[in-house]
Formats: sequence, structure tokens, C-alpha cells
Amino acid sequence: MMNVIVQTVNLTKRYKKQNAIENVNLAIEDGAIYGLLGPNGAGKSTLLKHLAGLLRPTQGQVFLFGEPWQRKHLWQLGTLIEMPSLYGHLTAYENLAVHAHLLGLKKSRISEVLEQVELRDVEKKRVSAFSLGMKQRLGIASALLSHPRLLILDEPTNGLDPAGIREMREMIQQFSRQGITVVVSSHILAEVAQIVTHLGIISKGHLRYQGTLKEFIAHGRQRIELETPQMRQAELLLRPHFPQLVVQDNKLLIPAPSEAAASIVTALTQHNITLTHIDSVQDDLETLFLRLVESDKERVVA
Ligand SMILES: Nc1ncnc2c1ncn2[C@@H]1O[C@H](COP(=O)(O)OP(=O)(O)OP(=O)(O)O)[C@@H](O)[C@H]1O
Repeated sequence: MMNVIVQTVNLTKRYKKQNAIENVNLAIEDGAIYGLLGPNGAGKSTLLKHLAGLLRPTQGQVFLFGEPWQRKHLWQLGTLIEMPSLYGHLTAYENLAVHAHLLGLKKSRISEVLEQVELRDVEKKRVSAFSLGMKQRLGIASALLSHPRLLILDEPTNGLDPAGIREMREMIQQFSRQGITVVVSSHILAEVAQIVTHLGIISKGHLRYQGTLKEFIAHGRQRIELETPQMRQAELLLRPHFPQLVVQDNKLLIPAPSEAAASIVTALTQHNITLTHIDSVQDDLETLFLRLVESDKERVVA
């Protein structure tokens, strides 16, 4: 069995009248790249702040590394939540030196983390001249200083251009290869889908899905799409077997796995119905994600 290093049990945070998160049971395995996905206001930051000890739960518990949350865990935890706090008038190196000093770390560690986030050649540049992406990377460098086992990145791709997003993805994969478990939140599935091993989907404060990316993809509905000049006959023939089939854009859409295609072709051929096109189609990740999130639209978090 895999080692779960982050766990929340019925985690609930209430702000005045509203639960920002409600009964969230998160389980993150050691070595995972866990994508926490959800639309704006879903509760991602609130959840991650609890893991970082920045918020206290209204109800429920947080466990890190198999123990109830404790301050000592901060040594094994690197976080980038909201904008990193940086001194614009100081250089990248000096910014990290401030943190390294507070943590009692050797100066050599600063160069190592600057290397890891590829900022070594601009380490003498003032941070006020940095782009957003460079600032994000410097924030991550700071989070890496204490050799964390677990890295929590809240929307690190927010506001980055496509090249910056790709660099961030590559960096996360690199951290993972070094043995760091990474939790990364985003409101855009496509930005992290290529790299995550696990997904948690949160909507209106509820964790709506949690599992491996593979399991998530398997959730996608499969359908067979076919085209024929004898649409009406084909529909009449197939509807008794597939009551949920629909006709759309001159195609028959049949909710069925790809294995059903062979028997469909046989049945149509036996009835002299000509097929001009047949294909097996699976919902893409974005469609699945939106379906989960939208099915929650009417839900009221009280
Ligand atoms: N300090 C606060 N006081 C009152 N309500 C808050 C506070 N912080 C967050 N909320 C509310 O809790 C809910 C969840 O917010 P949260 O910031 O965790 O969402 P999010 O998924 O991180 O969103 P985003 O992608 O926009 O950052 C929202 O409805 C938000 O308005």
C-alpha cells in the first residue's frame, strides 16, 4: 500500500455564513504529483492554507507525514501560496539569503535552489526588474530552501504566458524526479493534466473527485459515432438496444464502449444499411472536469 503523507479528515472551514470547504477528505500519496483542480472560489486556497498551517479548521483534522499537523512539519514543507513575498529592492540572491538566514541554512544552499529554478544567471538582478514568471520561480526557490519532502504550489501558473506555463510544468516534474511530493492547484485542467499523477476536483467547497489520472480518464463516457445515408433505418434498428442514442449533426451517437462497434456493424450490414463512418469517441478531460463541476452548480453550501 502506498504511503499517504497528506490527509485531511472531514476538514471544514466556515467564514461567517459560508463554508469555504466542507468535509474534505484529502489523501495524497508519497511521490505523487497531485493536481487540485477547481473553478475560482471553489476552496483550493483555503484547503492548501490548512496544509501549510496558515488557517485553523473550523472542524476536522489535518495529518502530515502520518501525524496530526504540528509546527515541526514546516521543516519538511515548502509552500508557494498566493504571491511570494519578495523584496523588490534586493537581488534574487539577497532575497533568498534573508530566508536562509532565518532558517539557519548555509549560503551554499542558496546557489543550489537558484540552480533548480534556473535563476542562477540572474541572481544579482533586483527582483523589481523580474517578470511574473521569474518571481514565481524565486518564490519556489525559497520554498525549496529547507529540502522539503512536500511542496505545495497554489496556482503557480496563474498569469504566466504559455512558455512560462510549460517551464513551470517541467520544473514540477523535475522536483518529482528528485523525490518531492508536489501538490499543485489550478483552475485550468489542461495546464496540469500532462504532469499530474493524481487529481482532486473541488467545487463549492466539496471534494467531488479524487483518484489517479488514469481512473479519471476511465470515467469518461465512451460512445460510438456513426454516419449512414439511411439514418432513419439505422436509428430504428439500434434504438431498442441503445435507448439513449441521439441523432446529432447527421450522426448517430451511441453511448457504448468501443467493443460494441463490431456487433453494431454486423447488425447494420445484415439489414443492408450502408455505413459511411464509424468511430469510438471518449470524452476529453476538460469535458469530464466541467461535467463534475457543473453538476454542482445548483448545490448550496450552507
Ligand atoms: N478570509 C475570508 N473571509 C471570508 N470568506 C472567504 C475568505 N477567504 C475565502 N473566502 C471564501 O471562501 C470560498 C473559497 O475561497 P478560496 O480562495 O479558497 O477559493 P479558490 O478555489 O482558491 O479560488 P481562486 O481560484 O479564485 O483563488 C470563496 O467563496 C471565498 O469568497
